[in-house]
Amino acid sequence: MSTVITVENLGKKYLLRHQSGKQPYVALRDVLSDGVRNLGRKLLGRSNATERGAEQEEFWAIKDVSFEVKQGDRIGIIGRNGAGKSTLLKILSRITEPTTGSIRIKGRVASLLEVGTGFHPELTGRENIYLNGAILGMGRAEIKKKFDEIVDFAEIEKFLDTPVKRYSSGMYVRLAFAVAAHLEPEILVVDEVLAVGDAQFQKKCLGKMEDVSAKEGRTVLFVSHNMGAINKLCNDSIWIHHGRIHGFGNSSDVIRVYNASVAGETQTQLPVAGNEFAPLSVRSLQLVNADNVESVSFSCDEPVRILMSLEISHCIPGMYGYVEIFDQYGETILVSDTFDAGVNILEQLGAGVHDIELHIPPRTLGHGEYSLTLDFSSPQSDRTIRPDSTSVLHLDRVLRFSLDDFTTTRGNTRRGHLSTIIAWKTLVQHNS
Ligand SMILES: Nc1ncnc2c1ncn2[C@@H]1O[C@H](COP(=O)(O)OP(=O)(O)OP(=O)(O)O)[C@@H](O)[C@H]1O
Repeated sequence: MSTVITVENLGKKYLLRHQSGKQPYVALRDVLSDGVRNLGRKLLGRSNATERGAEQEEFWAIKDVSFEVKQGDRIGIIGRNGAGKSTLLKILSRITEPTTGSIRIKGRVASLLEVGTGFHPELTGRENIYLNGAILGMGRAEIKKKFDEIVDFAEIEKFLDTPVKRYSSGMYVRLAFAVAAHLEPEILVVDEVLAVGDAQFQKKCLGKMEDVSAKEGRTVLFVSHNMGAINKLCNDSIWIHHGRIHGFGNSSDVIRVYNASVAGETQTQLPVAGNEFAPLSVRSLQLVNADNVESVSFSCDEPVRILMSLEISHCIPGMYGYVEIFDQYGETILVSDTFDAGVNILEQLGAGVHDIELHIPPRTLGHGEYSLTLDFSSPQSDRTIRPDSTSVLHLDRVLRFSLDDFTTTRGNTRRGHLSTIIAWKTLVQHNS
């Protein structure tokens, strides 16, 4: 297959301004010390420019990035928050100019980046479809042929003649994805925005991306924090760490090493900052074993105990909590909520600090690496805290841990998501 994207020594530098506090007056002493500091920087060849009260610092969002992508490849781009993933996609989509290096792209690129880019807010959904097609260099007749498919996929028929500025973020993303995927670009670039849509729509989009690549030979670049989705969709993945490529290869290999590295950075006990407006805050959250010892690695034969200290300032009726446990590919393995005890235990707690234990019995989860998300939601939550959801506190993948199964089957580690030992019994012996 031919190379469709070539990136060489790409870098993007931003200038960050730090305000170093208000200066009520400028003393001669300050002028002299600034002068000496600036002279010292010039002599040392450092590029920080200092003004009174403000300082500029160079910051490389991505640096020395080089790679090639072949036609029909589906490439995942992974990395921690702020690693530089979106910056890379913006440069590839020609939204941002690189500071150094070059990119060569064969073919038209359609991108779905942050919500709010790509569409004209005053124009209707219908008008934006035509506008985007024209930007991609398609004729009116060509766009018309694709129009119904786009509308069907996005499921927004009723709102086609409404200006997109009135769309919810979910509707906006539906239309934006449908446009990008159906207008037959050679290269489709999709950032995390899909997470705005509901789970079913996300699944539909992943299926569509797979189709445009496998059936139509188009190239897909996909940024996501959902390792399950990346692993399913992308043959190869690029791991970006502090703006540089840290790994590039087969997706499941890159994801495995990335997850191991993230797990190494995560503490078992996490003091979680409270939001002063939130009805509750998590003071601490930790994993301990049967002996009350903090741990991130457990045997399948021991319980995994999740201990949290929860501070409730005021109860919202109907408020509940849940934990969700994911495997190393981001697939949900287990969800447990505060109704599991038969009643919603959260509603029975008054204001104050409460220590709570969640006990996962031995021989529940199988050998593997896991992460845990904690969420507290309320149907009547104050939408000013999180306007887009009913969640009043959401701690995404806040703890990571692993389980080892030392019982073996045929000399190998037992595979699978469960470590339950199943009873095998001979009931009757039939003599022939
Ligand atoms: N316009 C800008 N000016 C200054 N700094 C910026 C600008 N855009 C991005 N950055 C910084 O560049 C770094 C990389 O940002 P980028 O959005 O590319 O990261 P990311 O990997 O996509 O993160 P996330 O997963 O959180 O979306 C961050 O530290 C960010 O603060």
